[in-house]
Order: sequence, then C-alpha cells, then structure tokens
Amino acid sequence: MSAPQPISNLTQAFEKTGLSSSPRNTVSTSPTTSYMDQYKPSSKASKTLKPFSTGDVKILLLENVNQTALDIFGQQGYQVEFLKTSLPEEELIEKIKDVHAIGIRSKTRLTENVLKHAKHLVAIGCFCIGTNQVDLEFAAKSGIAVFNSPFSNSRSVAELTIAEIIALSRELGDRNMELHNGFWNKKSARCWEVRGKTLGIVGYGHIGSQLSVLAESLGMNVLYYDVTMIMSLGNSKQVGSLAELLNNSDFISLHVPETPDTKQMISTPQLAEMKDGAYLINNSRGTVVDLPALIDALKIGKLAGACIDVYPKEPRANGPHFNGDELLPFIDELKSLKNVILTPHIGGSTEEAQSAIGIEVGTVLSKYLNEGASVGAVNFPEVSLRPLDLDEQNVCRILYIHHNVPGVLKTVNQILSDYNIEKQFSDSRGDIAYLMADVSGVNSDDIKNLYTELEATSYNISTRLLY
Ligand SMILES: NC(=O)C1=CN([C@@H]2O[C@H](COP(=O)(O)OP(=O)(O)OC[C@H]3O[C@@H](n4cnc5c(N)ncnc54)[C@H](O)[C@@H]3O)[C@@H](O)[C@H]2O)C=CC1
Ligand SMILES: O=C(O)CCC(=O)C(=O)O
Repeated sequence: MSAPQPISNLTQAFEKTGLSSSPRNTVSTSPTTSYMDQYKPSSKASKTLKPFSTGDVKILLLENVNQTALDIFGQQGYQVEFLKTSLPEEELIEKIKDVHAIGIRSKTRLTENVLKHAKHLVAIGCFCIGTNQVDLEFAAKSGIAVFNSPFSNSRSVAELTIAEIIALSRELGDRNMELHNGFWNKKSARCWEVRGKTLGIVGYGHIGSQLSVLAESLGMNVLYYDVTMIMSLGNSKQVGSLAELLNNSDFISLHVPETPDTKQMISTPQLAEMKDGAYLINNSRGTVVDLPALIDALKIGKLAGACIDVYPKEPRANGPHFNGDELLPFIDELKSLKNVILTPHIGGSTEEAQSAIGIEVGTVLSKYLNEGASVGAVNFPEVSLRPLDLDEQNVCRILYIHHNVPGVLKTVNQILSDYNIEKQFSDSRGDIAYLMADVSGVNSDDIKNLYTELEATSYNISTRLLY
C-alpha cells in the first residue's frame, strides 16, 4: 500500500484516469453534510458519501412527481430535469442515455428496449405502488436497483373506493350528470344504503385490508379472497375461492397487482358468478378486467353499475384524448352506460399521498446514490451498511453488484486482502448479488487499483466506489 494522500486530490486524479466517466463504474467525492443527515439514526455526525461531485448526478423526473422529491434532490445538488408527462419511447430512449436515476409513476414503460440504452442508470424510482411498468428482471441483470413506495397512497385508494361504493349504490354519477344537464330526477328505486351489504375484496394487501376496516365502520360485511392466507381484520372473513367471493358479494372491489395470473381475472365466467344487480370496482390495473365482457354484463343488467379508474391503455398526459391515437379502448361504450363512473387513474392522487411518496422515494433513491443502501429495492438484494462517521478519513466504500456464482467472495476478498475491511455485507436475490464493504487506510492509488481490479472480475455487473 502507498502512503495516504489527501482525499481532496482524488477527483482530479480520477478524472485523469477516466474512471469517473460513468457513475455505474466510478469513484466519487464526498460532500460532508446534506439533507440525508437528518435520516441517520445516530446523533454522532456521519459522513455523507456521494457518487460524484454533487453537480454530476443527473435525475430525470417524469409524470409530475411531487415537489417534495424535487426539494430532496435539489438539496442534494443533483441536476434534475422535471417533466409533467411521460414520454414516447424514442424520446425516452434519448433522455435515459444520460441520466443516473429516473423517477416515474405508472405510465412510463421502462422495457428492456428502453433500459438497454441506459448506460449510466444506477436506480429507478417508481413514485407509486405498482412496478409492473418496469422490466424488473432486466433492470436487476443490468445492475439497476428499482424502488417504489409500497403504501403511501394505499389510504387514498381505499377512501376513493369507499366513496365509489356509496356513489354506485345511490347512482350519484347519473343524478349529477342529469342535473348538470338541467334534468330533475328524484328517485329511490334501486338506490340502497350500504349498511348490511357485503363487500367482496379481491387482494387483501395494503389497500384491500385498509378498505376492509373502512367498510366495516360503515356497517358493511366484508369477505375477501387472496392467494395467500392473511389475517382478517375486524370481522372480515377470507374465503377459499374467487367464485365463493363473487357468489356472495353485493360489491366486488379489485386490489391485486398486474401479474400474468391477474390478467383478465374478471371476464365473462367471473361476471356470471356475481350476484344479479351487484357492482364492480376496478382501482387496480386495467389488465385485470375484460372490459368488453364487463360492458356486456352492464348492458344486459346483470350488474347494476361499475367504477373504473384504470384502463388497458392510458394517455401519457392530461387533455382531450378520446379521439386520437391514445383513445381509451371501449370508452364510448362505457360512457353510454348507466351508473358507470369513470375516473382518470386518480386512486392515489391526493396531496397527502403524493407528498409522502415524493419524500419516501426521493429519500431511498438519495440513500442508494449516496450511500449504496438498497433497502426497499423491489428487484434487488437489500443491503445496507451503517454510515461512515465524519471523522473517518481515507475510507472507501465499495459497491459491487455481481453475478451470483460460486467463487466471488474468494476473489473479492483476495483483492481486498491488503486493506483493513472495516465492515462488509453481501446478499443475493436470484442471479444477482450485491456486496458492500468499507475499507480503511486507502489513498487515491489504492482506490484506483481497487476499482480497476473489481471492475475487471468476470463476475462484475457494476462497481461503484464512494469516498
Ligand atoms: N388506482 C390507483 O391509483 C392505484 C392502483 N394501485 C394498484 O393496486 C394494486 C394493489 O396494491 P396494494 O394493496 O398496495 O398491493 P399489495 O401487494 O399490498 O396487495 C396485493 C394483494 O393481492 C394479492 N394477490 C396477488 N395476486 C393475486 C391473485 N391472483 N388473486 C388474489 N389475490 C392476489 C397478494 O397476495 C396481496 O395480498 C397495486 O399493485 C397497483 O397495481 C395501487 C395504488 C394506486
Ligand atoms: O398515481 C399514480 O401515478 C399511480 C398510482 C398507482 O397506480 C400506483 O401507485 O400503483
């Protein structure tokens, strides 16, 4: 090992070597304080690590991600490009080539075709619950960690669903439209209280279980169907099959993720299993319901109404979309039906939810970029090391994403064997593994050598060094 050099010499040294050109394979400088300090558990001042000098991190935020996230990234000094809409594929490919992190909501499709152009991308933040819009496997294989917000908008979806249950039961949408058009239609026939009625919930996760509690407080009976055994909240009861749920519920509300198993899980046979005059609510994903089958069931009066918040195809931006390429399939037929409430994917769209999601995803993305902590990643091993103390000098943090095959640790520890490993942690998920290690007593040449040797291993997917 060569003698320690001042850490401030390092940036220049690595610019010369060219090692700092890519954030996914690079070394970095370390600003001393930042927004992230407030999230650290210890009262002792911690050293905040960053992958580059602060101005270097580029983040692309699409789909009107909340201001709270912009504030977090701004405080970090990252370069942020903010767009209110998602982008067509060609434009997305152009923009993603340059950025180190991208923030999206439910509409931006990060497919293999898009991600293979993302040569510098380290992390993806889904500022929502669903992650079906991202090719998670390809991202993991490319060393890109994907984060989401698993429950910050759950309450908003559950509350919207409660509103819809009552609105359907009282035909509120139709009465509202009629009076807006100057037509007075005071009626009680086929309008019901929800008290004593049965709500059937498909998918008893964060949203489904929250909905269950709210529905019971209105005096509803709650049944639910889920592929896993889940503890009932209140007096709700899990049933053994989807058919049993459909047979016995006055309202069916869908809260499952988009997966191959949930694709068109409500189609003609399932609609036929529902009680005559029942109602269907889909606030999950557009692929879960076979819309032409639902339209038929509504037309023949099998169902008394439906609420739809999500569609197989959704426009990229707000505006009049019913006549262009982005026309929602079947919208004209849906619009013509009685007691059908259509909303533009607003289940999670409240100030509270969006603000909380901005903070949550903004924070985990910053922590991953700055410290390498992947806790909360949905496609990736979850690894974290406690932060470095401010007074720890000449310490380097190694972030080594690699193929999960025998022999890696032997090779890595051989490379690290000349240094003092302060702490090290590694975990795997499927074919991908992630090792974090802090080594002390390193100077700029040591860091350069460590980087070069790790990056050259046959197991390497991505190596980042922070200091
Ligand atoms: N309309 C909107 O704005 C929003 C829509 N969503 C959608 O709601 C979905 C559910 O959200 P969470 O409750 O947070 O998810 P979660 O993961 O907490 O719960 C989903 C539940 O569905 C169950 N499940 C999965 N496959 C199933 C199947 N084939 N049959 C029955 N149950 C199945 C799971 O076991 C789990 O308990 C999200 O994946 C997202 O697509 C979420 C937030 C906002
Ligand atoms: O608010 C959004 O853009 C997406 C909400 C959603 O569907 C989700 O969180 O999965």
